[in-house]
Parts: sequence; C-alpha cells; structure tokens
Amino acid sequence: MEDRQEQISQVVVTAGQMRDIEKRIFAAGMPVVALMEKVAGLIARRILEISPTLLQNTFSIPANTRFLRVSPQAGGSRIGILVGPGHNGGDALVVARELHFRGYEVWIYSPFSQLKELTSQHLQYAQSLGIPIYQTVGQLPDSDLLIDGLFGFGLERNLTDPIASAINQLNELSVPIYSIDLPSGLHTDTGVVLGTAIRATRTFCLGLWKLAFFQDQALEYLGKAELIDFDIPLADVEAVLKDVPRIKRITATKALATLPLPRPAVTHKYKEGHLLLICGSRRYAGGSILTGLGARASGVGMLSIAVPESLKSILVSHLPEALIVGCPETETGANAHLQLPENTDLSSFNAIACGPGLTRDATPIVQEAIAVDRPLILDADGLNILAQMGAIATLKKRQAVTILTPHTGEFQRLFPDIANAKYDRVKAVQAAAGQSGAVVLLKGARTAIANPQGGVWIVPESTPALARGGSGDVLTGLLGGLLAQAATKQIPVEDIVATAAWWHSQAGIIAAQERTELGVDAFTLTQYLLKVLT
Ligand SMILES: NC(=O)C1=CN([C@@H]2O[C@H](COP(=O)(O)OP(=O)(O)OC[C@H]3O[C@@H](n4cnc5c(N)ncnc54)[C@H](O)[C@@H]3O)[C@@H](O)[C@H]2O)[C@H](O)CC1
Ligand SMILES: [K+]
Repeated sequence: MEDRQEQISQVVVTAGQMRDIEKRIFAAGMPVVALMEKVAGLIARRILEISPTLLQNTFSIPANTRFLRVSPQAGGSRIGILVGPGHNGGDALVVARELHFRGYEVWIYSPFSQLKELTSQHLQYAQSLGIPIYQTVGQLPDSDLLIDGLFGFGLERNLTDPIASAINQLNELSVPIYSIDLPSGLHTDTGVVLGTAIRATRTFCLGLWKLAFFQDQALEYLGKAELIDFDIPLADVEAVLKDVPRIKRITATKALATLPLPRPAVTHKYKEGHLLLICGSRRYAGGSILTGLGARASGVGMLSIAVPESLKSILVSHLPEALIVGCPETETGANAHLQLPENTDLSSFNAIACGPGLTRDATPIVQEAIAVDRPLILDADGLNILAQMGAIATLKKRQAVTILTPHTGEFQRLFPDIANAKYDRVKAVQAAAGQSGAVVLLKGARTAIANPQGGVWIVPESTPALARGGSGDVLTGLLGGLLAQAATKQIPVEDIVATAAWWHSQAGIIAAQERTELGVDAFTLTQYLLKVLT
C-alpha cells in the first residue's frame, strides 16, 4: 500500500469534492478558524522558504528557518496582500498578519464590502495592527511581491468590473504574484479563465490537487504549482470519492512500479512480450524507424515491424534486432496488406501497434489490424482511417483491448460529437473512452488517459520540447512494447498507458534540460528514454 503522501499526491478533485471533504473535516470537529490558521501558517512558512531574497538585509536564511524575526526598521521587502470576500481572502489575511509580525512591510488590497465573517474578523485585526488597507488599485503602493487571496475554489461565475480590471492592472505590474489555492479567476474544474485571471508566478494548491491544474488552458496562469499538504485524513478523501471514477496524477512512484522491472532471473525473449508494429510508407519511412526505436527502449522481448517491402532494408539497418516484415505496397508506397512469414499468425503477438507513417492509403491493413483479436494500439493515420470507418461503431465489434492515442485534431475527427475537448479535456477523454470502450490517451501539455469506466490518469508535467513531428511515433512504440510485456500480468491497461506517457514526457524533460527545448528531436528523444530509469 502506498504511503499517505504518495496517495494524497495522486488525488485530483473538483471544487465540489473539495467542499464535501472540507465539510467532513469541519463536521468532525475541526474549527474552520483553526484550519485557516494551519493552512495559512503553512503558506506563510513556504513563502519565506522560497523567497529568502525578500529579506533585503544581510541575513542569510539557514535551511531550517522557522520564522526569522526581522526588526521592522530592517526594511524587508514590501508585500501586497490581495484579499477576496471568502476564505481564500481569510487565508491571505492570516499570511499578512504573520509576515507583518516578522517585520515585513505589508499592505492589504481589500476591494469587497461584503466579506465572510471569518474574513471580516481577520481584516479587522489586521487594521488594528496598523497594516494599511486600500480599496482601489490606484491607491496601491509599490511592492516586491503580491499574494493573491482574491478567489479560491469558491469562484462560481465570471469576474466583472471593478475586480476584473483590477486583476488586469495587477497583472501589468510585472511583480511576482503567489496565488493561494488557485490563480484568482480560473475555474477550479475546467481551468477556464472566468473573464480574467491572475497570472501567477507560483500557485500553492491547498490540500488536494484541483482539476484546473491539469487543463491545458490553465497552464499559463498557474506558474510553478506545488501542493500544500495540510493533513487531510485519507478517510475523508475516500468517503467523498469512493463512488466516483478516480481522476489521478501519475507519479514517478506509480509509473516506476508499473514497469516490467525487475525481470525474473529465469526468462527468455518470448516471455518478455512480442510486439507487432504496422507502420511506415515510402513517404514516411522515418516514422517506422522512430516507432521501432521507441519499442526497443521499452525492453520488449521480440519486435516485429511490418512495413512496405521497399522500406525493409532501411529498417533492418536501423533495427537489426527486429524481425522486419516486407509487405506488398500500393502504387503510392503505402502498406497494402499484412503478409506475415508463413507459419506466423497474428495470435503469436502479445500486442499490435498500428499507424505511424501509414498515410491514408493504408485502410485495408488498418482494417486487418482492427479485426484481429489482440490488444491493439491505434495512432496517427491508424486513427484517421478509424475515424473514416466510424470509430465508435467499429470499436464496439472488438473484444480485445483497444488503445487510441490521438492528439487534439485526431480526437476531434474520431469523436466529432464530443464538443468540450478544448475546454474540459478530462471530461472529453472520459466521454470518448466511455462511448468507444477503448482506453483513450489525449495528447497535450497535460496528457490525459481515460478508461471506459471513466477513470482518468493525468501526466502532471511535460515539456513543449515534445511538440515536434515524430515524438508521437516514439510514444506509440514505447507503449506497444510495454503493453506486449504486460500481456501475461494483471496490470490495468490504463496504468500501462499512463506509465508509457509518463516515461515519454520525463525523457523529453531530461533531454530539454540538457539540450534546451529546441534540442529534442524525436530521434534524440529515443536516446533519452533509458536515462529516465537509470
Ligand atoms: N481547501 C480547504 O480545505 C481549505 C480552503 N480554504 C480556503 O477557502 C477557499 C474557499 O473559500 P470560499 O469562501 O468557499 O470561496 P473563495 O474564497 O474562493 O471566494 C469565493 C467568494 O467569492 C464570491 N464569488 C464567487 N464568484 C464571484 C465573482 N465572480 N465575483 C465576485 N464574488 C464572487 C463567493 O460568493 C465566495 O464567497 C479556498 O480556496 C482556500 O483558500 C480554507 O481557508 C482552508 C482550508
Ligand atoms: K487565489
């Protein structure tokens, strides 16, 4: 059983679920005011840890800093606290008080007249301490850091003036902004900007990760995100989430535990999976090589690659360990149909991955692959051809596992009736998996993987370095190899897909760190895959 911190770090919740979890905590006797003190105390401590430069004086902050008492005349930096009407504002006011007591020059921006009771009390106390309070942006003094406590997961509707234009002006100040729980203005679940939103330098997500953190359109507002764990009992999380399909972040711990490692001491190549790749065309020879290199990195025991006959020699030269199957080709140089060596039938493969570099002229071979009762991954033109065939009706006929790995454009062609792919990718991928019965991986800055029961894995970090032709081919090969190796094990397919996507993005991140985001072409990416594990 994973430890508490690992379990908490995987959980992703909606605003409603967070509210229900909070209600349980308060119903169990935890006073709201106490929780606010605890949470805001953790936030204040984290701010001081992150921004030692806030202390403009000669103090050096020892690593185990509790709160350093800076004498007021020491003239620490100026910190502006943005206070909203709800408990997000309450959190911010507690932070303001604590920083004030430690000698920081603090001021408060509180534009709302109607505040929740607890928030109003904290504001009153701040005022009694002599902390200056302003109601309009025009009055605000300079600052070196802003703490955004305007709105958290209680934001329900679009922001309007005056707060909307105030937020736009605050964004223009080009002063670092640390947001409490969420950048104010983001929808907690979809990450959609409700009118306008704070562009945070950092965001401290409170207690449990909110869905917004994994919606592509939120990323430019979140800044560097981290979780502030304030000891939410797992029992409360389970009680609220027990009957709903889980949305989880894939973590290194989970991904590494899903890999086919360590290998049994006694094994042989046929026990470590046999993968068939159906890919390539005269026009896109490289796609088949990249897919093969991705499969190689997975460690799969046996690799067969079916390509048009004219590509056979180049594949052999790049992948000498693979069995290259030269297939008849169409006059445009596409894979016409599968022609396996005699006495080899498709049931000898643990998994089939079909699509990279096929072109649209390879419909017959995609139909053959779909008709085979073996675990099947469809990608690239395999998906485009499936879309032409009608994805949902076609896949309903399959018994064996199907995995689809579309990017947004392919997704829309496959599932034209699923509208919200742009605004709520998690809901969209859940709908696609439910309707098609397939495990669907929707590529993006935050790739999401859903199973037909609605469970979702989200890959919580990636790199724009991967936005290049060919990186998807590498993922298909890597995933195919892991799927083939897992055939004899009882591992949920979506876990394998999430592990492949995590592995792929981690390789991109390491490569980008060493070579910049411009230096991660698909071939280089294949050379970094094993660096993730070593
Ligand atoms: N996660 C936890 O367990 C804890 C959360 N805390 C903090 O509390 C907020 C949630 O507080 P809540 O009062 O529910 O909502 P907000 O502070 O986010 O503010 C919403 C507030 O504003 C009103 N409102 C909603 N939409 C608009 C709008 N478009 N324009 C103007 N006003 C709007 C709404 O009526 C609410 O009153 C959470 O994020 C944490 O920061 C606890 O303090 C600690 C534990
Ligand atoms: K906020």
